[in-house]
Amino acid sequence: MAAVDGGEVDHLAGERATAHFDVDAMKVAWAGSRHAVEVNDRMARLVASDPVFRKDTRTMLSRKELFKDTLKKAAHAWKRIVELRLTEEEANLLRLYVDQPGYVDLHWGMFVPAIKGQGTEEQQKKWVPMAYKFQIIGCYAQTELGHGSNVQGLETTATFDPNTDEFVVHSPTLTSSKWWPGGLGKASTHAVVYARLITQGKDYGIHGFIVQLRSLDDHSPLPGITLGDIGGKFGSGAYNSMDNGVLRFDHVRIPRDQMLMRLSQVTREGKYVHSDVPKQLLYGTMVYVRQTIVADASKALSRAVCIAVRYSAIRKQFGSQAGGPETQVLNYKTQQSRLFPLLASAYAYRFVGEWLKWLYTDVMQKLEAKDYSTLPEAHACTAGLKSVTTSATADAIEECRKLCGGHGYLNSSGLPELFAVYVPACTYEGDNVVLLLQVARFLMKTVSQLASGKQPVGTTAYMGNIQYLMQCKSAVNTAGDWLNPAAIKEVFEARALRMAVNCAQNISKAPSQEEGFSELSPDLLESAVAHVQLIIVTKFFEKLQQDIIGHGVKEQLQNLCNIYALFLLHKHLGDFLSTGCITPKQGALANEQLGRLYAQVRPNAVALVDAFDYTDHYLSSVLGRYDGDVYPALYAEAWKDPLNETVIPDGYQEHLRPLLKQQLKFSRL
Ligand SMILES: CCCCC/C=C\C/C=C\C/C=C\C/C=C\C/C=C\C=C\C(=O)SCCNC(=O)CCNC(=O)[C@H](O)C(C)(C)COP(=O)(O)OP(=O)(O)OC[C@H]1O[C@@H](n2cnc3c(N)ncnc32)[C@H](O)[C@@H]1OP(=O)(O)O
Ligand SMILES: Cc1cc2nc3c(=O)[nH]c(=O)nc-3n(C[C@H](O)[C@H](O)[C@H](O)COP(=O)(O)OP(=O)(O)OC[C@H]3O[C@@H](n4cnc5c(N)ncnc54)[C@H](O)[C@@H]3O)c2cc1C
Repeated sequence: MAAVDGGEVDHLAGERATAHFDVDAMKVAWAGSRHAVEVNDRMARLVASDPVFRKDTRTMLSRKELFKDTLKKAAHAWKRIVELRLTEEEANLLRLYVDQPGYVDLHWGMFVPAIKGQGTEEQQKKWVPMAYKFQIIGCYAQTELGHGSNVQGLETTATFDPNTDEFVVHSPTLTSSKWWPGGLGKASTHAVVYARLITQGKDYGIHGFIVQLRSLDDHSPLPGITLGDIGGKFGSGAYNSMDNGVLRFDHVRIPRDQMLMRLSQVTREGKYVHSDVPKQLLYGTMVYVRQTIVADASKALSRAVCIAVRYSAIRKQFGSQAGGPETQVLNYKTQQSRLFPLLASAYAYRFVGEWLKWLYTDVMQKLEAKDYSTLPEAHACTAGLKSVTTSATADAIEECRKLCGGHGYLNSSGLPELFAVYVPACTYEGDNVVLLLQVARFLMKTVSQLASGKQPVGTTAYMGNIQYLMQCKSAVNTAGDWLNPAAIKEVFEARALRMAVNCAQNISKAPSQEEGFSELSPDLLESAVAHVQLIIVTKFFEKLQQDIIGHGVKEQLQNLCNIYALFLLHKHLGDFLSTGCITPKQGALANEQLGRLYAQVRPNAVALVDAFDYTDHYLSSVLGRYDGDVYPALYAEAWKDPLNETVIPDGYQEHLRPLLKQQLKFSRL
C-alpha cells in the first residue's frame, strides 16, 4: 500500500516505474517484519486522519499556543489509546506519528524506565501503575545549571534525617538548580531527582529519588519547591512544544522509601548499604535512552532524505542547449554524490539500530542473571552509536535543506523544523564529544589488555587479529574489487585498530595516563569514530547475510551498503592513507566505484524513499509530498501565513505611510 494522502495526480509515477525492486518487500526489510509495516501504517493513518493532530500551522503558533496545543494532542492521543485499547507497541507508534515533542516523551521514555530500572519490586508496584494510568506525570531531573556532562559533579543534596525517617532534598547553590529536564517546567507532578545522598555525615554520591513536585489537586508547586520553564529554544515550533524546566528545592522532605533502592539502600537507622552490583547501573536509564536515540536517528534522517529525493526528482534547472526540457536536479552527479550517501546512511542506521536493540535486550537479560560482563560493551556501543548517528543526522538534515535550494529554507518544506527539533540530540543524553571519549577509554583499555593475551570479544573482537591487521595491505586492484565485503571490512578494521594502537602508544609516552589521554583527546575522538563506523558497516553486512525476501531487494541493499562504506572511506581518506591501510590509487578506485553505484541507485531513488512508508502528514513537507505536486502546494501554503491575512499589513498606518508621505527635508536630495 502506498502512503498517499495527497492529490490525484502522481507526478512521480515515472520515477516509481523505473524501480528495479519490489517496494512492498523493501518496506518489510526497512520496518523489520510484515507485522511492523502493518502496524506502522495503521497508526500513521490513524494520526493523519484525525484533525486534532494537524500540525501544518505549528510554526506560526506563539509559545503559549504551541504548548497548549501539545497538551491537547497528548490528552487526545491518550484518549484514543484508551478508547481503541491499543497495545503498548501501537500506543508508542501513535505517539511517534503525532510528532510533537512533549512531556509524555519523558514520562514514558525516562521516568517510567528509571523507576523500573532502579526501583525495588515494591517501589515499582507502587509507582508504575500510577504512571501507567497517568494518575501522576513524571520527568527525569538530573542535569543542573552548573553541571550536565559531569554527573558526579551534581550538587543537589538528599540528606537523611533519622528522626523523621525522611530525606531532606535541597538546592544549596544557584548552580545546583535543576535545569533542562523536559516536562518539568509546567506539566510534571513528579520527578526522579538525582542528588548526592548524605547519611550519617557522609556523602555517598549520586542517587535517584522520587519527589512529588506539584499538588495532585490543583497542580500548584508543593511547599519549598520553585518551578518554571527555562525559556524559548532554537527555531520556530520544533522543541518549543516541550516545557524544559528549572527546579529548586528548599529543604523539601520526602519519605525514606522514595529513594530508588534497587542498587543501594539506606536503613531505618541511616546505614548506607550498597548491593553487590556495579554502581554504573545508576546510569542505566541513559543507556536505555541512548539506544532508542539511534533508532530515532534513522527516522529523522530518512524523513529528510525522503523530502530531498522526491523534491530533487521534481525540481528542474538548466537544460539542453537546443532549448529542450530542463534537467531534474536529481540527475546532476553532484546532487547524487551529496544525497545518495545520506540515503544509504538512513538504511545503515536503521539496521544498526535494530542490532543495538538486540544487544541492549541481551545485556539486560544477562544483568538479570547477575552477569555484568557485557556492561562496558553496552555502554561503549550505545554511547558511540548515539554520538556518531546523531551528529551525522543533524549534519544530513541541514545538507538536505541545501539540496532543496531556496524552497528548503521555507518552514513549509518541513526541514527547518526537523533540523531545529533534531540538533539537540547531539547534546542531550550525553554531549557527543563526551560520549566519544567514553568509547575511547574503552578502546584504550581493550588495547592495553591485548598485551596480556586477553582475547577481546563482541564489537572489539577484530582487535584480537592484531598481528595481521597491523601490517596487512589491501589487495584491491580494480574499482570492482571494492564490491567485495571482505576487502571493505579488512580496511575498516585495520584503520580502526591502527588508530587505536597509535593513540595508545602516544599516551604511553606521556608522564601519566590521564595527561596522555587529555593531550591526545582530539586523536582519540577520531579513533572512536573509526571504531563506531566499523560497527555500522559490519552490522549492515551482517544484515545482508539474513534472509531478505522480495525481487531486487537484496541487490538494492547491497548497493546502499557499499555506498555507505565507500563514502566513509572517501570522506576519511586521510585516516586510511596515513595508517597505510590503502594506497592513493586504491582510494581513487573506491571513488570510481562510488560513482558507478550512484548511477545504479538513480532509477531506484524515489522507490527507495517510498519504502520508508511515510504519510504526508508525518513528513509535513510540501516538497516531500508523495504525489510530487509541489508547486501548487507551495503557492497555497504561502497564503496561509498570518502576514497574508490582510492585504495591507498591520503597522502600515503607523510606520509605512508616514515614511512614504514624508516631505523631503534633506537639502542635498
Ligand atoms: C517538530 C518535529 C518533530 C520531529 C521529531 C523528529 C525527531 C525526534 C528525534 C528525537 C527525539 C527522540 C527522543 C528524545 C529523547 C530524549 C530527549 C529528551 C531528554 C533528554 C534527557 C537527558 O539529556 S537526561 C541527562 C543525560 N545526561 C547525560 O547523558 C550525562 C552524560 N554523562 C555521563 O553519562 C557520565 O557522567 C560520564 C559517562 C560522562 C562519566 O561518568 P563518571 O562516572 O563520572 O565517570 P567515568 O568516566 O570515570 O566512568 C566510570 C566508569 O563507569 C563507566 N560508565 C560510565 N557510564 C556508564 C554507563 N552509562 N553504563 C555503564 N558504564 C558506564 C565508565 O566506562 C568507567 O568505566 P571504567 O572504570 O571501567 O573505565
Ligand atoms: C533539548 C534538551 C533536552 C534535555 N532534556 C533533559 C532532561 O529531560 N533531563 C535532564 O536531566 N537533562 C536534560 N538535558 C540536559 C542534557 O542532558 C545536557 O545538556 C547534556 O548532557 C550536556 O551537558 P552540559 O549541558 O553540561 O554540556 P557541557 O558538558 O557543559 O558541554 C559544553 C562543552 O564542553 C565540552 N566538554 C564537556 N566535558 C568535556 C570533557 N570532559 N572533555 C572534552 N570536552 C568536554 C562539550 O563537548 C561541549 O562542547 C536536555 C538538554 C537539551 C538540550
